[in-house]
This record gives sequence, C-alpha cells and structure tokens, in this order.
Amino acid sequence: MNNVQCTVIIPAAGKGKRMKNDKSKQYIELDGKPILAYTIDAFEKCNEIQNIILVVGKDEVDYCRKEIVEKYNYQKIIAILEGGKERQDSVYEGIKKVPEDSDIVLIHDGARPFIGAEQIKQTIDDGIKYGACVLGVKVKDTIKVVDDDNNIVDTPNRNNLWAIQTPQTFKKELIALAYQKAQNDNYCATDDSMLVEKYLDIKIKIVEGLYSNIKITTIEDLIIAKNFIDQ
Ligand SMILES: Nc1ccn([C@@H]2O[C@H](COP(=O)(O)OP(=O)(O)OP(=O)(O)O)[C@@H](O)[C@H]2O)c(=O)n1
Ligand SMILES: C[C@](O)(CO)[C@H](O)COP(=O)(O)O
Repeated sequence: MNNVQCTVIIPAAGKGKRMKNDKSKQYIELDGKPILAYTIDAFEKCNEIQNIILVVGKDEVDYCRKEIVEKYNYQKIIAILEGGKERQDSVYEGIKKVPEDSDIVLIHDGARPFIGAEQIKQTIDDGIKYGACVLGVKVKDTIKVVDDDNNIVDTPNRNNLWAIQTPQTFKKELIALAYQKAQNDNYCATDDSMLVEKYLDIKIKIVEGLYSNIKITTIEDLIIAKNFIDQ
C-alpha cells in the first residue's frame, strides 16, 4: 500500500485506581514531564503516523489541551475527546472520529510511555498485511488458571502464552465494525483484539515487542519507569 494513512487513538481517560495516587497516573511527571507526554512523543515523532486522537477524562479536555498539547507543541493531534466509563468506551469515542481517509488505526494506552518507533512501524506493516495485529511478549512466569477458591485448575503450556501490549493495530473498517458490534451487545473486553476475536472471522497476528513497553499500573511500575528515564 502506498501513502498509507495511519491514525492512533490514545485512551488516557482512566482514573488509575490501582496506582492509588491523587493525580491520574498519566499526568504523573517523570523527570519533569507527564507520562502521557512521553507516550504522545513516540507517535508525534513517527513519520508513519499522520493523526493522533487523544481521549481524556471528563473535565480534563481543557487541561490536556493547555498543559500537554500546547505546552509540548504537538502538531498531529486532530481531536481531544472526553472518554467513557471503561477503556473500551473511551476507545470507541476515538473510533467515531477517525478521519475517512485513514487506512490503519492503532490503539495505544496513554499509560505506556516507552513504546519504540520500530515496534510502532512493525505493527503498521503487519496491520496492512494481515488486517489485525497486537504487540506482545512471551510470558516469563508459569501461569496458572485458578477457580473462585484459588485452587489451581490448569497450567497452560507457557510456550503458547503471550502478555499482550499495545499498539493494537487494525485496518480501519475491521476495528470499527468490531467495536460497533461490541457496543451494541454491551460486550466489554480488556483489550481491542478481543473484540475482533469475538466478532470477526480473521486471524490476528502477534508482533513480538519489548519487555520495556510497560503499562504504568501500580507504584512499582513508576520505580521501573524512573530507572528507564535515568538510563
Ligand atoms: N475509562 C477509561 C479507562 C482507562 N482508559 C485508559 O486506558 C489505558 C489502560 O488502562 P489502565 O491501565 O487500566 O488505566 P486506568 O483505568 O486508569 O487504571 P486502573 O484500572 O488502575 O484504574 C490507560 O491509558 C487509561 O487512561 C481510558 O481511556 N478510559
Ligand atoms: C490493552 C492492554 O493494555 C493490553 O495489555 C490491557 O488489557 C489494558 O487493560 P487494563 O485493565 O485497562 O489495564
């Protein structure tokens, strides 16, 4: 595909409850800069991305425009939208505003600031080739399936287990259709590819990512993030 048009949706409307911090985690500063700004930087600098859609919390649109978009002089942001109750609702707000001429939609957590250019480009290439792909890494631990009483019921073969990250990258029509169907059904998933798995009969490729592409979720992740920045 020549001149492929790519739009990234960055959901950043979460409250960061697991971080237990007054400020939502995406606005916590690392070395004087908000986590969300590190995330946006990666896509702003990536030549393959034309548009960035930011989805932020209720009442955070003006704050984000002034303190993030204007302050860091981002040029690719075409919309700053108010998100919804769940991550999926926030992403859906973004999907509704993807420009007509976009071929590929990437979805990337605002709280994953260490995404690399190579990985973004690889998901775009595989998104074009296969229609749907997600970044992931092989799990390092043994994973157990447990019942409601915390008794082990299964130990899946680790060779078949991957920890899934973002970007999750799709042809626009595919992800728009999967999202519309899920929203109509009130079906809530924990990542975007689950909707494609449920509603569309297509294969989704895994693109091998990096362990450094962490999602800042709990306080330990902040310590790791500070170490990455200091390196
Ligand atoms: N209603 C929501 C919930 C989450 N997110 C975003 O989705 C990404 C991944 O979600 P997660 O890490 O779970 O963030 P939070 O929901 O903020 O965290 P928690 O579950 O601990 O409250 C984050 O960038 C978050 O801001 C969103 O846009 N809208
Ligand atoms: C999309 C995701 O980052 C893939 O690992 C993750 O599932 C988001 O889940 P969360 O519950 O919002 O942390």
